[in-house]
Amino acid sequence: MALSQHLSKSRQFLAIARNYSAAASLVNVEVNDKSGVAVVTLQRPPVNSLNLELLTEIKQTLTGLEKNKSRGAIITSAFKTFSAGLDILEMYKPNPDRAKEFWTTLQDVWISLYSAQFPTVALINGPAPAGGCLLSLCCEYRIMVPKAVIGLNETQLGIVAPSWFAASMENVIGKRQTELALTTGKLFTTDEALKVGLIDEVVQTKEEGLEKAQGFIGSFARISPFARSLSKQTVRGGTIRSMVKGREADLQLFLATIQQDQVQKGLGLYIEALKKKQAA
Ligand SMILES: CCCCCCCC/C=C\C=C\CC(=O)SCCNC(=O)CCNC(=O)[C@H](O)C(C)(C)COP(=O)(O)OP(=O)(O)OC[C@H]1O[C@@H](n2cnc3c(N)ncnc32)[C@H](O)[C@@H]1OP(=O)(O)O
Repeated sequence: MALSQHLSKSRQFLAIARNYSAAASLVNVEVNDKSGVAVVTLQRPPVNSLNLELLTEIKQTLTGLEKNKSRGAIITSAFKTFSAGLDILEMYKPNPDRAKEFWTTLQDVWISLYSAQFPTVALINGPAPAGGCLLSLCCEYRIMVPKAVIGLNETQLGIVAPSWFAASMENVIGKRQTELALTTGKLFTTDEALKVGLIDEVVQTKEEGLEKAQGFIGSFARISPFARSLSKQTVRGGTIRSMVKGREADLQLFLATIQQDQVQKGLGLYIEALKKKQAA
């Protein structure tokens, strides 16, 4: 499709996305007029913790971008935190039906983002623990600001990162570093993350990050989108197939895990600690 035609379609999507954002407003989508790249900004205050509603909007946004053959997407945050990960309140004293929908939607978001045909960049403009890190690991390129942290810190909450969380990290930094990171629940500083390859670039500001992200996506301008996306599928296909095959068992494991007394106690203490931190 010619770029002018494509941009006209993108503008139509932008109009739809703007209307949608106005109605629901947890995700804002802006399509760059020149490049056709969408900037997807998460905006659930205060820390973009991923609850059912935010995950649902992310899922709908990704579906819209895929349908409109997006040129690329940059995922970032409207706040000083990229994402605080899964909303702990979705797992603490959960309603079983909602918990089921919550986890299924998280799985859907992972599948859509991990297998997106268009190029994806995470512009990590603040802390990205656990589910926040997972979101960025689904992208093809990660750009981060200084003085932030990123990692799968689930063990610090007394829970275990599911196998597809671990695989997402392993595919980026390798088995050895993933094992060390997961067993300790490590949150990497920006410098540590760069050193281990968990992120690709450090920028001083979000604006600089947006430019770099556009540059990364622009680097595919002369590559056939078909060849690009099939190559991505070749590399990621095994991880995706294994997640999809195991998703029902994974859901049951999640539901059983969060019902355990010990896990509930741990989550309760963690929530208390977060609240005390704010009061201090
Ligand atoms: C063998 C396989 C087994 C498989 C079993 C499956 C089981 C796996 C299950 C779950 C996996 C979960 C993954 C997750 O993502 S869990 C979430 C982990 N997240 C964190 O640990 C981050 C916690 N938050 C922070 O560290 C900070 O908030 C930070 C993001 C650094 C931002 O700091 P700051 O700007 O100082 O903001 P505050 O800490 O003051 O927080 C502001 C308010 O937001 C609330 N908050 C923060 N994080 C969360 C969260 N994740 N969920 C819900 N609420 C959160 C915080 O309590 C403050 O609230 P309030 O204003 O009411 O006091």
